[in-house]
Amino acid sequence: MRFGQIFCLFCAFISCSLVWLIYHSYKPSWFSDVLECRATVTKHVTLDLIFPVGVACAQPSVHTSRQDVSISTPWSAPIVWEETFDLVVIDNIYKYQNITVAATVFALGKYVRFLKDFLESAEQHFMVGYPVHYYLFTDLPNEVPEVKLGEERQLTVIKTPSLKRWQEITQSRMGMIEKLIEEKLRNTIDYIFSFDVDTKFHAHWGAESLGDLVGVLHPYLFGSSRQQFTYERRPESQAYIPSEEGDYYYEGAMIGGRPDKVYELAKTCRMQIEMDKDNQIEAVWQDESYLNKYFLYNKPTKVLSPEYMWHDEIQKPDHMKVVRFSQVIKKYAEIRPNT
Ligand SMILES: CC(=O)N[C@H]1[C@@H](OP(=O)(O)OP(=O)(O)OC[C@H]2O[C@@H](n3ccc(=O)[nH]c3=O)[C@H](O)[C@@H]2O)O[C@H](CO)[C@H](O)[C@@H]1O
Ligand SMILES: [Mn+2]
Repeated sequence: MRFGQIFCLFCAFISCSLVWLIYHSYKPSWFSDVLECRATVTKHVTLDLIFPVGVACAQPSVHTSRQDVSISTPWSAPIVWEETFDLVVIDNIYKYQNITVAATVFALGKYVRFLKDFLESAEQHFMVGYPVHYYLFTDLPNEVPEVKLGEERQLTVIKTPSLKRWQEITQSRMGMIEKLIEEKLRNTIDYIFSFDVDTKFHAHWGAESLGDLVGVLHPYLFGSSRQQFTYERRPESQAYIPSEEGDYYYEGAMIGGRPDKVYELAKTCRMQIEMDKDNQIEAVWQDESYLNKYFLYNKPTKVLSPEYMWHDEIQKPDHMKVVRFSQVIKKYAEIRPNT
């Protein structure tokens, strides 16, 4: 063999070895990203709404199913009310996708007293028939009650440092959700919900609530004008919304969606909370204010009606055919670490 050929062969050998080395042992970040990306695509369920052949279900009406309430936002996201969905159809779509759902809940200090009712009622009504993994953040792991969980349902307790101010506790949830998704959930679950713990499920909350980014309407401010919404109105705050803007007032006690979407939401709110803290400002309704700002400029793809977030002290108007979930009545002075 001539010298030139030997040299070419040598170069080819060195190049192949280099590629092999980079791929198998060194794995720089862009390589891992490519690999992770592949893993994400294969692990996640299809976004197509596949319906099994031969399942009988009622024919959908071409007329609106509810005359008394709006069932769609101006950006065409559904607003979910009783009588706007058919569970036979919904469950036939999502059961076959083998979805897994994470639910985060935070119980620090005296709020551990709400855990029993929250978990027991969730076992009766929340995503029944679907695998659910609760992630419970608490500074008092020994006080977590024993609750019998159904098949394919599990609970992980995450020890969390205590905080002195309730405002910081409620706001700190955004950062904890962000971290949990980043470190654990991003590629292992399909949907995530986060709930206030001083709550109780009363009736079905199922797969009709699933969406890429899900918010819930506040029962007190449902039907109010945007000027009446209790948005943050100080321009110095990152949560600021001008009086001529605003769609709905969303309640801070629930957020949901696909993990990547909820991650972006939590991260953005956490960063804005930190920026305000650096400037010695705290939004009027803490995390709820940042959430409302986020949803104004990143529209939720599904909006849950107040059926999914009632307050025990409000009387039920006629358009509320069912209360699925509610905030229980509590004595703030008795349970919060500060006033
Ligand atoms: C129903 C509703 O609108 N809820 C929102 C509202 O007030 P809430 O009065 O519902 O706030 P809250 O006192 O329930 O606090 C929110 C959550 O933080 C956790 N927590 C709070 C204090 C504490 O000592 N230990 C503890 O674990 C717990 O999970 C609780 O459910 O406004 C808050 C911010 O001001 C949050 O946006 C709430 O989601
Ligand atoms: Mn609450």
